[in-house]
Amino acid sequence: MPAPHTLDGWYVLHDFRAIRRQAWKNTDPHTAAAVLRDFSAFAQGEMEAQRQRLGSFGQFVVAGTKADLLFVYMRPTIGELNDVKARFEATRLADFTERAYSYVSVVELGGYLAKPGVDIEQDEALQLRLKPPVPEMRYVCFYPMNKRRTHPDNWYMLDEDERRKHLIAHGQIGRQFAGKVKQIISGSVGLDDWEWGVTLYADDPIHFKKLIYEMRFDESSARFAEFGPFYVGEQVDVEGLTKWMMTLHG
Ligand code: VOV
Repeated sequence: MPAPHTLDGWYVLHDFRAIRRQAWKNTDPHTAAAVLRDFSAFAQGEMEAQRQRLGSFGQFVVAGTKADLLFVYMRPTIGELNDVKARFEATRLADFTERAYSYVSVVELGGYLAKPGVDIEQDEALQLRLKPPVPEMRYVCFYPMNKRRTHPDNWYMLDEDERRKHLIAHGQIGRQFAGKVKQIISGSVGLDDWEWGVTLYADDPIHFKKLIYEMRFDESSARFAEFGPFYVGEQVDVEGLTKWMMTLHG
């Protein structure tokens, strides 16, 4: 059976960090402020790169205790993602963090519902979906997932029409959340431990729960999906991150 055609856009790094609390609290307030000023310069550089459409950037305070901060970066190549990683590691703030989790993937659009005869390079809407800026929505939800490969629910043994039928039903549920939840699906077969990264954005996090719960009852999730850990966070600007870090500093 041939693999479905996919369109692949920018590479994505989800970088989850935990703050080294004791080290951070032990810094004097002047040093802490200087560390955050230095980091703001890095974040502003990333935001400028997003404005210039060279990549994407988002920073989030993570809810719960799996991590404290999430940085989402997108770039046209893995090499450029590695450069961003090195620049983050060069900041003074990085010394006060530990790695909590990371995920490498590439923005993916499936070919199941593609219109024939579209010139991908010229189609602006398609280009924006393949190289998306981080949406200006307040909350993020990230989780990795697989499609099941165990008999009788082996997604990869279904014929194409059946997979298309499932994804049409899946898309119909998704569309009920138009304007409330924006999804960026990134493929990670061969890149990371799961097959896709799902990154959802919303202004009200209850819509994550409602959408995902709704999808659980749809066959494409109920029969065929397996999920990794879920992370939820609140998007912050430079001031928001500084304020949160200073609250943590005490
Ligand atoms: C915000 C809502 C939303 C909307 C509108 C939406 C629509 C669509 C459409 C139309 C298509 C098919 C594209 C193609 O292939 O042409 C997809 C495809 C996909 N989706 Fe989706 N999805 C959403 C949301 C959405 C969620 C919440 C999840 C997680 C699943 C869950 O249970 O937690 C998800 C997963 C995926 C995946 C893994 C794929 C790729 C499957 C493959 O095998 O390739 N997705 N998705």
